Amino acid sequence: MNKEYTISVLPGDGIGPEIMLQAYKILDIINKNCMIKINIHQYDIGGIALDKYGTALPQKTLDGCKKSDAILFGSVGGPKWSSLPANIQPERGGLLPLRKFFNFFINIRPAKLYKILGYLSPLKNEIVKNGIDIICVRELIGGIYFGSPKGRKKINSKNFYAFDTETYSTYEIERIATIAFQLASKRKNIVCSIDKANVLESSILWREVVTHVSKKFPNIKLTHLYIDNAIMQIIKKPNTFDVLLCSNLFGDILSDECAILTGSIGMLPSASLNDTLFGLYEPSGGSAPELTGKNIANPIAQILSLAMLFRYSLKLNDISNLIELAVLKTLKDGYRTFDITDNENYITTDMMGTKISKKLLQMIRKNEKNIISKNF
Ligand SMILES: NC(=O)c1ccc[n+]([C@@H]2O[C@H](COP(=O)([O-])OP(=O)(O)OC[C@H]3O[C@@H](n4cnc5c(N)ncnc54)[C@H](O)[C@@H]3O)[C@@H](O)[C@H]2O)c1
Ligand SMILES: CC(C)[C@H](C(=O)O)[C@@H](O)C(=O)O
Ligand SMILES: [Mg+2]
Repeated sequence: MNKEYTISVLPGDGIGPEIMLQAYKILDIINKNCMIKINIHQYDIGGIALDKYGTALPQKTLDGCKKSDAILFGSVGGPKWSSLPANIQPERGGLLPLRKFFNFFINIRPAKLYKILGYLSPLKNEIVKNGIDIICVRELIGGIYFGSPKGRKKINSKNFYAFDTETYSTYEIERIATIAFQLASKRKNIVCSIDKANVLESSILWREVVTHVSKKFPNIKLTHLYIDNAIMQIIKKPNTFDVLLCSNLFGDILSDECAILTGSIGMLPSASLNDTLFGLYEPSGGSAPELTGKNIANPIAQILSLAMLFRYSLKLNDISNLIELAVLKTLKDGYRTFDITDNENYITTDMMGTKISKKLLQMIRKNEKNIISKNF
């Protein structure tokens, strides 16, 4: 009998639903051709959920996610909801509590630029001629995003002060550092930990704990950089980096920087995991309001996020590899969305999804025996 899995799909707002349709095409090909059955349940999250139910994270969505093997997420937020009270907006009322609820403290954001696609990068060819392969390991449920106190106080009729708190415990740093070292040990054995230990107490603890954890991984070369310098060095010498280990805020910023080095944020997937490797998979970018409804957004980050879902949560590495290869081959064939080309010959979101899914189908047909034997 075919093995069955259940995934919760949360398209969300803005370009979310448009790019999610392209991931559905991939799921359809897999369901029809790979001797597995993926049951798909779609739920509302973010602004669309606020409009329908008055909350960005409805109980039904949470209950559905609890029953699934993994979550595939689009994006949330947009101008329609940005003047609502901050704590009920799609981001703070939907995405962040979802991450916290499932204890998704690990966020993995790979930024990979293949050698042959070097021209997609805004960096000079001599810098990227050997490609780029960096993984950003971001702590996702601590730091200034969740620290208390957080709020605003009135000083007088004209003046307020607002405050957020960056907090990290030894335990929180240890667990994310361990993940970064484990990941590096399967790659180039290099970890660069990013902090602001020349100013922030939380960063001083961060650096101490990361250094302590590194003793358990004698083969890994550990360096520390201050965030301001790290931003420069990554642009200057991306190939000297392997795994970046960051707090929640620094990881948010650095992952967007790494994304653009590989061409566009529309190409950068991400995995948010807990210690059981249950995960939420989403593009690193957002709801891109200015692209919404135009059928031009790049669906590749969404499709590669699905590939990560197959790898980490369903443990179906062959399918994951095939999806990644289908994306690469489609790019090699010259197909581009508007964000990764400087000429007018770009294809729509919908066409890019169709091209990648057709490529996947061709590859599955060629590799049929392999896929079946390796996975089952
Ligand atoms: N995970 C999420 O749901 C998530 C992540 C980031 C931002 N957001 C939200 O999205 C909204 C817009 O935020 P923003 O403008 O700062 O960030 P954004 O990531 O939506 O857009 C930043 C830039 O990247 C481009 N871009 C993003 N995705 C693209 C794609 N698939 N193809 C081509 N270009 C793409 C946009 O056009 C824009 O120029 C905000 O409400 C923000 O909070 C949500
Ligand atoms: C939408 C926002 C809350 C989110 C974050 O800051 O984590 C986004 O920017 C991301 O990178 O996933
Ligand atoms: Mg971000």
